[in-house]
Amino acid sequence: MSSALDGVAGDDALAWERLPYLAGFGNHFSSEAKVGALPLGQNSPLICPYGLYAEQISGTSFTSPRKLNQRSWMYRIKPSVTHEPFYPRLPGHQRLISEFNHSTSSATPTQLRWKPVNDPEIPTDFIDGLYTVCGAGSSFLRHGYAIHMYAANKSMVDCAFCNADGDFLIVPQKGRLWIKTEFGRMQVSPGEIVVLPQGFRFSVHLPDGSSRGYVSEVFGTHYQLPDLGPIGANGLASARDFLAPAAWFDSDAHPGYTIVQKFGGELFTAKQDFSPFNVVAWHGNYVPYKYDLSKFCPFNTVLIDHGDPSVNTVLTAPSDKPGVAILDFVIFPPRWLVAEHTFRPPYYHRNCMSEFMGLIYGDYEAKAGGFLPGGASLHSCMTPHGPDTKTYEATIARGEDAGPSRISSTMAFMFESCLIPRICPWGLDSPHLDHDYYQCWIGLRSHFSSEGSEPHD
Ligand SMILES: O=C(O)Cc1cc(O)ccc1O
Ligand SMILES: [Fe+2]
Repeated sequence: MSSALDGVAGDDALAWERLPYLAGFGNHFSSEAKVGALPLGQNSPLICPYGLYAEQISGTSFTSPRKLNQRSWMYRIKPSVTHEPFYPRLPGHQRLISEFNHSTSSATPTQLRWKPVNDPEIPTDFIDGLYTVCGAGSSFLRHGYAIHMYAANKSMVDCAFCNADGDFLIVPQKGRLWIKTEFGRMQVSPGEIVVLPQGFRFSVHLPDGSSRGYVSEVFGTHYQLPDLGPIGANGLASARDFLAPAAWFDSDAHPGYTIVQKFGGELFTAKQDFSPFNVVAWHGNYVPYKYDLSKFCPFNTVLIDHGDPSVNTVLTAPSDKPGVAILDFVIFPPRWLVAEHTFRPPYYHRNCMSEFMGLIYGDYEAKAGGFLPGGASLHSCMTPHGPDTKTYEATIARGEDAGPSRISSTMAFMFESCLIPRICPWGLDSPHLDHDYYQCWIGLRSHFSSEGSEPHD
């Protein structure tokens, strides 16, 4: 082990609570778990310090413009290539999809809502606990996204996952994740998110047992901080609150270590006799990172009308069209509502973008019931939606004189995409699908009066 804090068995809670991190977003970081392990002045010396192997991981093409280019260098005990061949993982895992077409998934404009899933009945690790709900495009064509959810109760042991298809953004809803990566370790609790970019190997330990959450995956693009436009130079998610791991390594023998590689949505395994977490030092700007959503600095209405939710964008994975995202990650955090003579909840709307929502804790401001922590909803391109009847009626009943009110103890989020999602079998066949979802709006009555005097009785 690299230090007394290692606790590689994965159960040393204090060590995981007190892990060191490197702060910043998009930085060119350097980190060494042994002083002098990073070569000086070059990336690939003939002999690296401590006899380490140099290995690059590229997250963008070699020739991507400098401002977009992402790559890192690792100095490791053995290079990643030291493994037996990849074979399809058996038994096959049918629940992950990364090509969205007629044979894998269905189209529907219906408003969809899912109840939270129960804990798995059999021991299930993070990999086996993942299932795809919806998505669009193709990992092979490097364009699109997938939305997965997970429910797991078992830690990964001597096994690492590697997603060759895209970047994972994980939103834990229940249970902490202790994640080993090639760049170091991260504790990620509900209320935090973690991004594991394409190609990084990682292993998930579940210190709290039963765990569940949401995962968005983007193909051919990476998450970045949104422009702030007229907001100015500060606000929303601040670069300094993003945390990358500090170098840490495992030099123990691990006969029978398994790498599970997701490639085109299918899973392959390869055996090796060492841990992939054998990187003694690294540098670069292609890194895993986490972010605590409570650090978000929201901007909102201070006089009239409900602003568009884009004002609460934490991260965006852009398409090639300016202002159009393959996937935005947007949150609805605690905040004050102060607008005057305004319908304060989200407006009724239809959107050319598609909106997948999840709830980490609390209640969502547009739904008085039915949208539960751990549940999800999907309102696709141009599908009408908005506050349910109870929320509408309660808002109107409060009247014009509603003073400042605080939305507290809640954290909902949205994955919003310009690409229309197709729904995977789990999403439509699931017993968790709420077939009565549409009922939440059916009670909205007409208050129309041709006299034009009293809009509501
Ligand atoms: O539909 C939703 O609940 C998400 C949403 C929230 C909001 O405040 C404004 C628009 C919007 O789509
Ligand atoms: Fe919406």
